[in-house]
Amino acid sequence: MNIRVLPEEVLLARLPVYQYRAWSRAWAQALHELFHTPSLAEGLSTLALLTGTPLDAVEQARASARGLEELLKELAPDWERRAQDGDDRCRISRIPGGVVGVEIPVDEEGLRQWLLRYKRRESALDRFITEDIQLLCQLQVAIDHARSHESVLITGETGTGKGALAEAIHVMSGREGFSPINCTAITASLLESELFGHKKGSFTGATQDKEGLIAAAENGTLFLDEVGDLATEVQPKLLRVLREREYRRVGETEVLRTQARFIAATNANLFESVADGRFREDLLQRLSACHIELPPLRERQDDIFLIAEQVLRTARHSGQLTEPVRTLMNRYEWHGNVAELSDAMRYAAVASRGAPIRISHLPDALVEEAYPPAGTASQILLTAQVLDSSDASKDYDTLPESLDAVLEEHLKEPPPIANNGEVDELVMAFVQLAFMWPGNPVPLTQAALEKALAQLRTVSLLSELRQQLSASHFPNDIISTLNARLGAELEDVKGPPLLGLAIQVLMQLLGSENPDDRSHLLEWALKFQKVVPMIVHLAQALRQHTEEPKPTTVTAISVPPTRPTPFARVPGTKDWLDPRNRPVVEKAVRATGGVKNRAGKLLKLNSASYVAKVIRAHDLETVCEELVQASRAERSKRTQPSRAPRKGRQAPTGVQHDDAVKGEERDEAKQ
Ligand SMILES: Nc1ncnc2c1ncn2[C@@H]1O[C@H](COP(=O)(O)OP(=O)(O)OP(=O)(O)O)[C@@H](O)[C@H]1O
Repeated sequence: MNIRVLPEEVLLARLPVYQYRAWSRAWAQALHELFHTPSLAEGLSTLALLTGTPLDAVEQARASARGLEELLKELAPDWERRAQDGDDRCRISRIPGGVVGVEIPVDEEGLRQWLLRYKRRESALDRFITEDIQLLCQLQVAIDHARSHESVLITGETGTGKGALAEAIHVMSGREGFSPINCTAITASLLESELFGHKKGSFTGATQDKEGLIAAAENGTLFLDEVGDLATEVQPKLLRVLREREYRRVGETEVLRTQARFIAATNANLFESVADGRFREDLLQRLSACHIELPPLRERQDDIFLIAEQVLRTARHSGQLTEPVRTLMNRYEWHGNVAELSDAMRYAAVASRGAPIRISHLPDALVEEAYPPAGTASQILLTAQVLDSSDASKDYDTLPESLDAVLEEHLKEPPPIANNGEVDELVMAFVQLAFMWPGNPVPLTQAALEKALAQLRTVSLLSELRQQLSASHFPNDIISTLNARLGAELEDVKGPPLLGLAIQVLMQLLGSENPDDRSHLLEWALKFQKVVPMIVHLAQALRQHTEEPKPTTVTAISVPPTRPTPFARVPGTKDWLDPRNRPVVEKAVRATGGVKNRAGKLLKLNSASYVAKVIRAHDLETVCEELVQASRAERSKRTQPSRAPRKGRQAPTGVQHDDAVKGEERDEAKQ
């Protein structure tokens, strides 16, 4: 088999341009090390990395090869075998003339590793935390051009590190002084005088001769920040400096020469500015002898966490982020890039006081943008994401807190479900919630569904989903995929996980028309003491705002037109779960000294489900029952001959209303 060194156009077809550039740089270096310098080991490992070939195979091939041609011939059979085995890094190609050859494999991960190694050699770049191949490729360009004399243009959104990179390039260049100037901050005439200097008396206020920054940076670097805002009057003068290395101080005729190195940065699109006539094309060309484009943070998802954890550690925090925070950080756009991320993490480090970072520790603006408090659907989604947090569902004590933070922030005033559009949105939210797909809405394609289903392990959820996804909303192939998956799941029942149950309960509470169904589900749900009560709480909150009869046209979820069954209908729990019995229940809980603190804390949260949770967790059912019975007896004794129960204010059977409880408390106080 013949081998082929990849011609440029082949590489370009296989790699994006920026990677192609880095690959050929690495390849050239590897060959140099293999055949021209004594650093054989480096060359061998680079070749192994770039081609995804085991190091020992490369070593063996190199041992018997005298040149590149021979080395590649030795390696070709191995690459050919890989190509036949379906390794898509290796390809067999037909060369015109009927010759068949094997191309050099291109291993992107290997290239990334090489770039990381390359970056680590430059301590000036240590402050750049990244494992992103796109940024690493840009840093490689910076390293390679740092020691040259040519101008560098760094572009990228605000906060991507343009200023930091300019400084790093200066350090790597070994030049003397670094003189930065922000071209936006000052007027054209002042900028001119700052850059070129001026002669005493050349304008009002020029009380003495002044040397400009260009002169100061004679053996150093002049950094023109925000160069896109450079005043048009100054542009031709700067062009002259770059082109002819000549300039004149303001108010002077003598021509001065300079050897300063220029680095410019901007977050503006200079090509657009050229088209609009705001920036000179020839100046842009001169400035961008070497152009480095820094990618925005949202395109470097892995870097978000690397940087966040580093910033947190610097702020003496463990660097731990809860899953909901990770989800939020992934879906947030980070318009201010690394600078914004660093600020947010420093804030969170203080707010969390050393605890793992939760959503409530992040700056408000960030949370609001990531989760706009829009409609019910987005609230459910948010809750889904919180529930998706593995650490939350494991930790009994912290779960209510994390959910509560979310509920507090987003359920203060849950908007009613007002129209069909919102109901549809809600169904969509259910789908996403069920898929536990963090981040942005999932386009429900067959492929997406299958990928999502691969993450699901819940029979009950799947079955519920199948019900919810009526054929009118989703294409048949999606429904049949779901059915097939359900069948497969049913064969492998291991007990549905809590989350699935919770979601099902929520769906049922909102969707079922049959009150018995709801009671049954509630009872079932209440067996789970960690997640479910919170879901019930959420469902309750939502329910309170869906009391109005729904328009008959609503088909996506049939919202029951009547008032929902109260909690108290749940057999065995009705008395102590009824919110009107709260005072009695609270009393019962407080009466048990051992649980005072925790119960007190939970009770403050003002939710029947919390109370239920406390009661269950501490086996207080009997105490509660007794108290309820006692107060019921007391009440009937008091009301019997003289007072008939007032209409409309009577609690369900066996339930005591506030007046009676208050009366009871007053009696106690008197005694
Ligand atoms: N990859 C990175 N890893 C760690 N810190 C980074 C990274 N990129 C940038 N930073 C840090 O982010 C901060 C902002 O960077 P810098 O001020 O250089 O951005 P900029 O693009 O010049 O912003 P602006 O356009 O607003 O001037 C700096 O503290 C810098 O060290």
